[in-house]
Amino acid sequence: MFPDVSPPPLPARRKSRTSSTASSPSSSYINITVGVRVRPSKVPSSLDLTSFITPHHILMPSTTQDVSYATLAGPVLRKLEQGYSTSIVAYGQTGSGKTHTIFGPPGSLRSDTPSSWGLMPRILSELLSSPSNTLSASAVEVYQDLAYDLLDNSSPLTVGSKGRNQQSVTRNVAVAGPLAGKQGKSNGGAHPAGCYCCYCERAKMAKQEEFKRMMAERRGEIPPMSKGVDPFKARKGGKVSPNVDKRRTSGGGTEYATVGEKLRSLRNLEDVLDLCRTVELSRNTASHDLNDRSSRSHCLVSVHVLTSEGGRTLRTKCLLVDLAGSERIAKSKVEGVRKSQAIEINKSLTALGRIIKSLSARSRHVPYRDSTLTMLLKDSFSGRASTTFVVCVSEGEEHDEETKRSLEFGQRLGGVRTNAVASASISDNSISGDKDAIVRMIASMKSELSTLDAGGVDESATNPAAVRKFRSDCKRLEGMRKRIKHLEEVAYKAGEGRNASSRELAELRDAHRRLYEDVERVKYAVDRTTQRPFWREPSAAWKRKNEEIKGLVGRLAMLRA
Ligand SMILES: Nc1ncnc2c1ncn2[C@@H]1O[C@H](COP(=O)(O)OP(=O)(O)OP(=O)(O)O)[C@@H](O)[C@H]1O
Repeated sequence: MFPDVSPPPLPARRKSRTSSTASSPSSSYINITVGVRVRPSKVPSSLDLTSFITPHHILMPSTTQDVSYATLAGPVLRKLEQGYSTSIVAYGQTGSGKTHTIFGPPGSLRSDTPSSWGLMPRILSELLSSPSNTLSASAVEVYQDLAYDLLDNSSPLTVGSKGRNQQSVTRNVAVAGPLAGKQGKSNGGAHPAGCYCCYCERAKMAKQEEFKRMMAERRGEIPPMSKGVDPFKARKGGKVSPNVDKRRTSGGGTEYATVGEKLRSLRNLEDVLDLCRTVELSRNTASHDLNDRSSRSHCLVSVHVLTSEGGRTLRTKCLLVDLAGSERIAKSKVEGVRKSQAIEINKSLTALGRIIKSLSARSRHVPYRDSTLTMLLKDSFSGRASTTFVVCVSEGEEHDEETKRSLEFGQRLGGVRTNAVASASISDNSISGDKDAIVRMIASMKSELSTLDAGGVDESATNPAAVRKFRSDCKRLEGMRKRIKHLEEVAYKAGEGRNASSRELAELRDAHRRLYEDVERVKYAVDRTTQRPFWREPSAAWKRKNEEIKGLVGRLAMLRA
């Protein structure tokens, strides 16, 4: 049986978040905190938890969401108050309760069911309850080792060398018929070498664009790129830095790291619940033998907290991660697409396991770049964060094998130390000075942007009727997206949870997918009569400038909200 360990009470919140310690950065090596949460089952297990691990917290099957929050989130909120960036990561076998712990049970993200909420809505509403805090959040999904922005209609993001090119290949290219199984150099090896299809042409153009940019950078004609093509290759003192676009605060500390995803500001409880629902609904889910609403992707929500008190300002970040669950395919009995999803999930979790192994063995090389997930989690391990892992296990005897593995993983985690550094707080004067400077900078960058090549439909490349049709298709696509979002919300509020899919919703999703594929195909098609591509990608300079503007606008929104 599992031992009964009663959780500690929720630590008292400090009165002031901007303390003297917060105004000067302090650093300390701290171990990753490991909590184990046991999901109830009809057939209890005979496994003894303590023989594997000495976790900091054990949450028994009878533990309520209130107690889980008090135990796991209390220390995290205290660390945030002290100026540390924090991470909470839920890990475990499929169906063991990770989503339940982070978000809550299906259909619970409503204002009238606060007792069922998971850690995320509770932490966010707790942070919002302080009038000196300003919050904004972003959400990234890692699906099949590629990143998508959950707050921007799942648009593709570039992380390391894994980016838009691969995403377009994965999503749009179905290699069938005579091409099936053939390996070539074009299009990531999906098509034979020398293929002239629109996807291969597009991949070639992207490569040429990248080569031109690299040469211009070497000649010193443009500044080194910090983001867009490979943000991990931004150079620092001659070494390749694996850090994602790190923005600097006026105080000199790192503000936050992003991969270009959208930031949404959170002003009230409705915004918080809307964010949680959007993230939960937009994720890839599927049903299998072990969980009828299994998450097929990893989800990372970053919450940026700006605290202004007594003329000082402090910036911190809280990262909440709901990992996809590891699964034995023989047990979940998945096939086809779900099987390949499971293989990818297991691969990325294996990469995470390698990171933990290297860190606990204090190896000099830690293979963060092995997967998108590990690149995005780098700051939680080697960065300046204080990290908590919730290892979720299922109590049933049939899960003993997976439970043992999860607990062994937790044991290794317990030996990993991070170098947590508290952010320096900065005075409000410098922030307001920043605001004006940022507004001026945005205006001048926008006028520069208008002089650069923004790409888009090349009207001279094809006939006006085709351009009109393309534009109306894009408009229809946008309308469909809005309608899908609305129907998902309605179904969710009706309490049907993430699986809710009315007939209209299913048909609409299908029509949306087909139209999206059509639009993408037309975009990159070469017009037969003019032999010119229909769509021109924006120039590398335009993309870079646009990303910089987006970053500044997000920063300004945080300062103003
Ligand atoms: N501690 C708990 N108490 C009650 N029900 C729970 C608990 N943990 C999980 N459940 C329920 O078990 C089911 C599966 O949980 P959940 O979807 O959170 O698993 P998961 O680990 O996220 O799975 P996957 O990795 O496949 O997404 C849900 O219906 C959830 O509400």
